[in-house]
Amino acid sequence: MKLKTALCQLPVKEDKQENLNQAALMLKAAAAGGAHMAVLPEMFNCPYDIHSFRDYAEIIPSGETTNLLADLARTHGLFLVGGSIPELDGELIYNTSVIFNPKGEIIATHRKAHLFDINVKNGIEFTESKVLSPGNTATVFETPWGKFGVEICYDIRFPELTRKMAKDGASVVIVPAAFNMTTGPAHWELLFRSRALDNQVFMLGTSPARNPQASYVAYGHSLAVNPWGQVLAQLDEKPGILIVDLDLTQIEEVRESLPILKQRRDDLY
Ligand SMILES: NC(=O)CCC(=O)C(=O)O
Repeated sequence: MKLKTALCQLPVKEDKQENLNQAALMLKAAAAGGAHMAVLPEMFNCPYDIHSFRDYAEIIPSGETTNLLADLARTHGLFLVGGSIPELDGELIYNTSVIFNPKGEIIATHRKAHLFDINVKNGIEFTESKVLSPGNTATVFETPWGKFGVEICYDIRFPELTRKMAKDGASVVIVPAAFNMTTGPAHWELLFRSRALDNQVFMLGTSPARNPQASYVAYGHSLAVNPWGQVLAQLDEKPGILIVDLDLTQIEEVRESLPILKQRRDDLY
């Protein structure tokens, strides 16, 4: 069974309307390229900056971004993993991904569960938890191609989350993300390949394009990795759409050749 996915690496600027217009253009192009499913990056309507999240936050599902994405999913007949946006819920803000079916209906939401609080000496310091609250669920949703998981950026560093999704039946794990120029070159591809290899799933990562003027410079390099741990395709840092065909029969092939998921010793660990 083949699934054509489109990973939309769009430039994210300060102007929210411009970001939404870019998303609309890329989704139109993704549909024209024959994609069944499209994925946007983390915080695609907002600069990735803790000082911006509250100003750009919207209520889900009634906010303008969610409404637009629902329209675009319906107009183009796409399954759509709507990257993530800052979600306002009462006084709290979450980093939330909304997932739509081709009728424009919401079929799942995921709130980033692991907040990006790091301090790499001479590299990068970022503290999402100053303004964001964490979600509390592992998110797996049904598609005509089987179960898919969604996690947001830093979530990928916690192997137990992807393992739980694989145990819950996910065959593809989608990661709207925005790595940076310190950890991106060091860990981006390694993390996607590791999660794919350990769980024998497809891993898809979508980043914003790199904007050297931004306070947080995204690494880019949106990519797709197969269950054998191979990178199927990867963008560079520039805006672009990565259209990739996933052959989902590969999952069974890999799991039959290397039955590691069945050979786990839960009695030991
Ligand atoms: N937006 C994020 O969660 C960034 C994660 C990241 O860059 C990492 O190294 O992890």
